[in-house]
Amino acid sequence: MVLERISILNFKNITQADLSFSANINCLLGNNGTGKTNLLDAVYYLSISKSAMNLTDGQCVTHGSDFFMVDGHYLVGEDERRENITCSFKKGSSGKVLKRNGKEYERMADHIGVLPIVMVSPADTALINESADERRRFLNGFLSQIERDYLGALVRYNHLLAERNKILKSGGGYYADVLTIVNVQLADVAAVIFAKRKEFIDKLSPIVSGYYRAISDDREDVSITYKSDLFEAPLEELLEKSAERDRIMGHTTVGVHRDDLVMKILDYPIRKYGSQGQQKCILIAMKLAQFEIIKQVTGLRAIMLLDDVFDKLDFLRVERLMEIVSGDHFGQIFLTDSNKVRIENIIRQINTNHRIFTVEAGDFTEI
Ligand SMILES: Nc1ncnc2c1ncn2[C@@H]1O[C@H](COP(=O)(O)OP(=O)(O)OP(=O)(O)O)[C@@H](O)[C@H]1O
Repeated sequence: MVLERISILNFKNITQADLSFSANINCLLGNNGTGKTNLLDAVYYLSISKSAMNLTDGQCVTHGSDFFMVDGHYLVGEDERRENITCSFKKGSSGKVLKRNGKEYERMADHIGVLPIVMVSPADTALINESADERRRFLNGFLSQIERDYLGALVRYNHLLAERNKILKSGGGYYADVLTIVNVQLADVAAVIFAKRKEFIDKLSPIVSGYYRAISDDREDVSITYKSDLFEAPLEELLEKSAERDRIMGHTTVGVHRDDLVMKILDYPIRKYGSQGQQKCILIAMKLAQFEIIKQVTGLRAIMLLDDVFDKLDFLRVERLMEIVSGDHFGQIFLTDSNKVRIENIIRQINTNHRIFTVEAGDFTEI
């Protein structure tokens, strides 16, 4: 899948840009705060219909303006089908408008997965250092791109969980009967989420360790495992067992809303024992594995956005990573860096079709 060109108006510090891209490597080169990540975010918007930085639509409008517009022209799949996606937002309106080939989507969720994308960003360290919420967010975002039913199951689970917690808090005479019904419904939908997460992590784990070894030149071994209450028993059984505790606590203490991913290096938790470079490496390996699985499931080569990916990596790892992503197996890559010499070295080394843009105060110039 290739983003051939993009037009941007009033997106963060990019007031106006019309850019054509290489089908292989696109480098954005500039000092801090110039707009490199903002361009990646505009590309991300076209695939996911929201910012990768957890910003609201309104926060993405250039200060002092009242709307933004991002328009992208793609070639998709083996048959190079043309797709045009436009995303626009006007302050004070009821919400953004997303169009595919001129036709407006009724539900944004229908667009997820049409143009798969994978982003590696400095904020990914939250996947290691923050709470399990972050790792579930990663799982959910990823599975929603490749599994049509997943997002629906997740929305239903969260709705039922909120219902159950409300009942637990309120107590009341009708409590037991209503709770039994909600338990059955919650358990059904939890089983779907658990099965999909398990299948996905079983696939992901060996691919992550493969890529990690490739980037680190076979020097270290890493593993990712799935942690869920549902390995013990089906949720209905667990909910029955925890009924008294849940009633006292006033919320549901078992279920897939507590799931986690356990990441280890040489059998020790990477959060405590991994160096910054090793942590970065496993995050990159996870994203490369994400690309791989999207390709297996959809047949599409996701666009890869590599934001500030070289920071903390030693020269060997940078070299290995670029060998991997510039190979035939991968597709279109966008990468940012502030180091011109490093980018020139990389481009010389990989010797593939590329474009380099310098970025200054939201302006892009091809060099
Ligand atoms: N809504 C907005 N309107 C105008 N400017 C904005 C808006 N949101 C963010 N910016 C500006 O965008 C700039 C940040 O751009 P970006 O994150 O793309 O930087 P970068 O080139 O990736 O830098 P770094 O190398 O530090 O990661 C900041 O100067 C910020 O003030």
